[in-house]
Amino acid sequence: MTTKNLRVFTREQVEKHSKPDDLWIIIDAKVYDVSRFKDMHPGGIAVLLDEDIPGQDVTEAFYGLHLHEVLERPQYKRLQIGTIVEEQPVIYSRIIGEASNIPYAEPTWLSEGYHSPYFKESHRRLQHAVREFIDDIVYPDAQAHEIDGKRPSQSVIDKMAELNIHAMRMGPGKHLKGLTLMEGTVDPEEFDYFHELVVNQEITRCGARGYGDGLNSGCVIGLPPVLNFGSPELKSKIVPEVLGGKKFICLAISEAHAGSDVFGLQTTATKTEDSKHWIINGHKKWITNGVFADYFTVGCKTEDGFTVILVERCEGVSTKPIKTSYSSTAGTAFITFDNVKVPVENTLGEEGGGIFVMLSNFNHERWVMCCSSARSQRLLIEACLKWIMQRKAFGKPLASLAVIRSKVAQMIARTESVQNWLENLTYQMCNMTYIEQAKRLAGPLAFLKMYSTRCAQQTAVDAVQIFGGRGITQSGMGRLIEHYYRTVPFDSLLGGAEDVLADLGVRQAMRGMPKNARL
Ligand code: HEM
Repeated sequence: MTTKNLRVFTREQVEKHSKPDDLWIIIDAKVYDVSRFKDMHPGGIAVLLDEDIPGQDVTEAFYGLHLHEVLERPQYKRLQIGTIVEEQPVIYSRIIGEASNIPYAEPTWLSEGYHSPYFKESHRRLQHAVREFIDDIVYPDAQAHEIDGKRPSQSVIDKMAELNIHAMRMGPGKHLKGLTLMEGTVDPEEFDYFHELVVNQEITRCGARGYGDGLNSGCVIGLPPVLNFGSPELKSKIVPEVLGGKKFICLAISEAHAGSDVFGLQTTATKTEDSKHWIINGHKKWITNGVFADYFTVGCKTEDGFTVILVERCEGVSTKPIKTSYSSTAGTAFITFDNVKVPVENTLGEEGGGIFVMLSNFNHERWVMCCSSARSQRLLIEACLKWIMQRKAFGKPLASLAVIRSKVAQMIARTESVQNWLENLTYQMCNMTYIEQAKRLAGPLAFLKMYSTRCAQQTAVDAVQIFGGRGITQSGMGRLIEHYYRTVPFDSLLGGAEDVLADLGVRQAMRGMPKNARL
């Protein structure tokens, strides 16, 4: 039914429709005729016939049991037959591009009345443009494919390429030169890590963890070694097609035998007799985007130690999906290299110098993960704040229970501290060369990643307690919480397990200790 067919009723008129075969209800000043729908109601008929429901305003009861988006679904929207005279609906769904007005649902710099030393006008312009694009184009695709497991739609990848979003996710640098970013919203010359943070955090708002990884995150971690260590010829071939969304790349480091321990890797690369090619043998496991990748940035054991080599999909390369606890939309793969012949020109960095290539890459990868982790924790805060205000238990809103408020307090404090530390380190990155970042920020970024993923896991546990059974149910009001609780360990493992990172940070600090330091 279109808006123009809607009629206007008084509350007294609605009250008269209170029989099983003539059953109207009011939700947020809108009148619904559920006479026929009651037989199909997923929550059953009986609840709709309870004495407080027929002909009544059921707004509070409805929002204690359903997401607002239920009323936006076409099959339910058409149940609306009118509105209440001289009353306006006040509850609305997310408006494309708009900031949330729920406290702490946005970082301080996006919250009205607050200030930031880091974010300038160009960051705000970019944030607004990217949010609009993500809400409008990416969010629906993310929600659909997180469930059906299909890879992100090529049309979305293409639109992101048109706006040069893939390029922006590589951070500032020469690869942006001459590009029009987000239809000219920000100049390539002024693009810095805070702009990249904005892009990363806006993508995370889709609230679909597997899809988020499926959405070219292989490029975010697999392309930088090509950009920073590839030959000019290699770059001119690979970079435009990957950033243009025509080809896909992934980072292939971890194996069944070794994950965080890169020196334990067993995939080998040996030179042919004429030294013109590498022959690669071995396998890689848990490789994000590997299922559909055209290029693989592969960590190999070589005569001189550890070397990173770019492999193009060819004879001898086979990939098969691994079923993990998030969606197969991420394209997580088990990869086998069986006598794969690769030109030596595909070596990234020095032969035997792979550890430097990897370490410098890890910093950016971990920082990206911190951006996402900080942002996703806010999604939970927003959901929990709404839930505790609208849900009643023991005859009063959940928010009236001190124990619930205490959990939310911890969530907010953790998220704010992660975001603030992240902004500080982002500022350091903006003021350091890539080499300086590799030297000075490996420790702090390792700590930040460890800290943010621990915070995220605690927040997930708390949110499940707050949502109860709905926090472990894949549909309905706790859908986001269930999804987050199930997928949050990914952040704590990818890019380095928490304990490994914590130890790395302390060892870096120990190396920096002055020789004459005594207590
Ligand atoms: C236009 C009116 C309504 C529509 C379109 C509607 C639709 C739905 C849908 C789609 C579900 C499945 C769960 C979900 O997707 O969230 C559901 C569940 C449910 N509904 Fe409704 N509903 C309406 C009104 C009501 C009313 C007035 C009540 C009574 C207070 C009610 C009680 C329930 C209950 C108890 C469940 C099961 C919830 C759960 O398992 O967590 N519904 N409804």
